[in-house]
This record gives sequence, structure tokens and C-alpha cells, in this order.
Amino acid sequence: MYLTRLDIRNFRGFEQTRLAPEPGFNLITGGNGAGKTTLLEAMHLMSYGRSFRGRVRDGLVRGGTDQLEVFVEWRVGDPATDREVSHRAGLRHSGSRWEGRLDGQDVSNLGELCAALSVVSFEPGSHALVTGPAEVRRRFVDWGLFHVEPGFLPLWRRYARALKQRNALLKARAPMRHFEPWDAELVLAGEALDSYRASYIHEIAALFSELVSVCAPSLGRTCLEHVPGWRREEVSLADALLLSRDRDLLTGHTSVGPHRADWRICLASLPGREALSRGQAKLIALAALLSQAEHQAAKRGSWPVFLLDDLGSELDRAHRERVLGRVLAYGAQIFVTGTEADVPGLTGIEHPVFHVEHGSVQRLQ
Ligand SMILES: Nc1ncnc2c1ncn2[C@@H]1O[C@H](COP(=O)(O)OP(=O)(O)OP(=O)(O)O)[C@@H](O)[C@H]1O
Repeated sequence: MYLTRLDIRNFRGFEQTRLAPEPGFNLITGGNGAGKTTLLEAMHLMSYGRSFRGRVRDGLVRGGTDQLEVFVEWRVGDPATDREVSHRAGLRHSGSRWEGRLDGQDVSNLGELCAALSVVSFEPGSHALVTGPAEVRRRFVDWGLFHVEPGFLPLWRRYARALKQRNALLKARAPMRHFEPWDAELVLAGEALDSYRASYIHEIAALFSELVSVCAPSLGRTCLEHVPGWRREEVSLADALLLSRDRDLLTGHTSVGPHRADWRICLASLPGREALSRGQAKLIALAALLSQAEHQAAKRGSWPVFLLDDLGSELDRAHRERVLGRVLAYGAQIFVTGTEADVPGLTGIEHPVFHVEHGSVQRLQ
């Protein structure tokens, strides 16, 4: 999968700009604050329905305007015909809500956009995947599943709807019989959701360990463990919901279930993730992101687009070269940002350079 066009309007510092990237490696250069990260952020937004730098009200829309737009075109191989197919998608935020279009049709849910375009981003905040809250890790697993399991998104929606209804009943202290249909729905969707997530973690775990041994060998042996969100070894989800109902009535929300799931990284050489340096946490996060991408490529037959923001300041030279060596071997589309055009590890590789300055992007070579 590779992007052929990115158009943005009123997005952070850009009034209007266009990027026409190449299928392979693309370098984006510019001074501090020029807008390099903003270009990657726009691509990320199309694949996740959210920015990696906060919400709309945190400055996504250009100051003095009230509507941002992002438009992308990409091509992807169709395994059925062995041909490439073009897609296009647009996202607009006009004051209060997002509106998305995919191949000329309005999308009712941004999840449809996210499932169509696959982008893997590594940026200065990516260590949150290791050191941040469980919600970040759940999103990582769910995003991976949206891209490899067509049945996952409808199931995820069913679960989210049932959970919302159950929480509303808890808050209203509704009679017990009102809970029954929603608890049944929660159990049905929840058990299936959990088994998708458990298999997913199991499938990427081997890739993850291998990637850590390549990208950060000093960390030693690692593994990944799925944490379901209730004591699954001891009770079914139905029983867990029943057992927690009195407590849930007091707090007004459902305290057990897959919406509380997480995954854990076990490190043979360290007591826990708290012992990781920031740089090590970043390398582990990167290994997790790459294992997700490798898993997706194996399942779908096409690589996601890679966004590597400010790799130069995130990793030391040796680790950067190891990581770049691995990612370059994929033959996927890659965007790397940097203040300089000189990226160690890229000698001898022909690639375009896009320079960002004064709110516009110019191709230098
Ligand atoms: N809502 C907004 N309206 C106008 N300008 C904005 C808005 N949000 C961000 N900016 C500006 O857009 C630029 C975006 O910077 P961005 O983080 O993309 O730059 P960068 O090239 O990645 O910088 P660095 O190398 O320092 O990381 C900054 O100059 C910032 O002040």
C-alpha cells in the first residue's frame, strides 16, 4: 500500500499544501516548527481517525479558521486480481464533528476509513504504547485487528453499544430484568472480542520477540501476554458481570470485561516496564509497531505505510541504523522526517526529498 497524494487545508500551520510522494522511501526535511510532523500527522489521522498529538481542540485546525480538510489517494495490490487498485478518502472537521468520505461515498463511521488505509506511525509520543495507560495498548490491538479480521469491527461496535447501554442502566439504577438483554449481548460480543485479541497477541508475540532481538538486543528475551479484563481463568464473562453488578451499581459503570483489557510485556533482563529507560521504551514500542506491520503484511499481502518522525532525535545512531535496515528491507512506503537531508543508513539509496518551509512543501530531488 502506498500513498500517491496528500492534500491538506487549514491543518495546523498549513493553509493549503500538497505532497505527491513516491512508493518507496520519502524524506521530509525542514527547520524546527516548519511543519514536517504535521504532514505525518495528517496521514496518521486518515488511518486512525485521531491525531497522535491531541484532540481537535488542541490546535489541529489552523488558527483563524474553523474547518480543516485532509484528502489522500493511495494504491494497494488486490490479491484476487494481482492488480493495483486506487482508493481515495477525505476527512473534514467543521466546527463540531468529523465527516469522512471513502471512494466517493460518505462514511457513517470513521472506523470504515481507518480499516481502509493502513499507516504505522512512530513518533516522539510512541513510548506511551509501553509506559502509557492500558487504553493505548487496547487501541493498538484493536487497530491491528480492524486491518486483518473483517469480522472484528462489527463485533467491536456491538460490544461498545451494549456497554454504553449497560452503563446507562447502572447510572439509572434500572431494575435487574432490564440488564438481561444487554448483559447477554455484552457476553456474546465480549467473549468473541476477547478471543480475537488473545489470538492476535499470540500471533504477533513471536514477531515481537524477534524484532526486539534485532532492534534492541541488549534487552534480552521478551514476550507478550494478553490480559483479558476479567479473571477469565476463574470465571466466565457472564459470571464476572453478575458478580460485579452490586459494585457497578455503586460506581455507575461496568468494572469488568474486554473494555478493561490490556497486554503485558515480559522482560527477562528487567523487573518490569518501570525499569526501562525512555529510549528502551521507545525501542520496545517500535518493535511492537513493526511486529504489527509484519503480521499485517503476512496476512493481507500488503505492507502498511510507515511514518517515522524525527528518528534522528529519538534513537541513537546504532539503533537507528538497525531499525532503518529492517524497515527498508520491507520495500514498503516510508516517510522519515529530519532537520537535515543527511540520514545515516541511507547512503546509496535514491529517494525524493521534500522540503517544508513557509507553509509549503517543495520537492528538492
Ligand atoms: N492550529 C495552528 N494554527 C497555526 N499554526 C499552528 C497550529 N498548530 C501548530 N501550528 C504551527 O505549525 C507548526 C507545526 O510544527 P510541526 O510540529 O509540524 O513542525 P516540525 O517541522 O515537525 O518541527 P520540529 O522539527 O520542531 O519537530 C509550528 O510552527 C506551529 O507553531
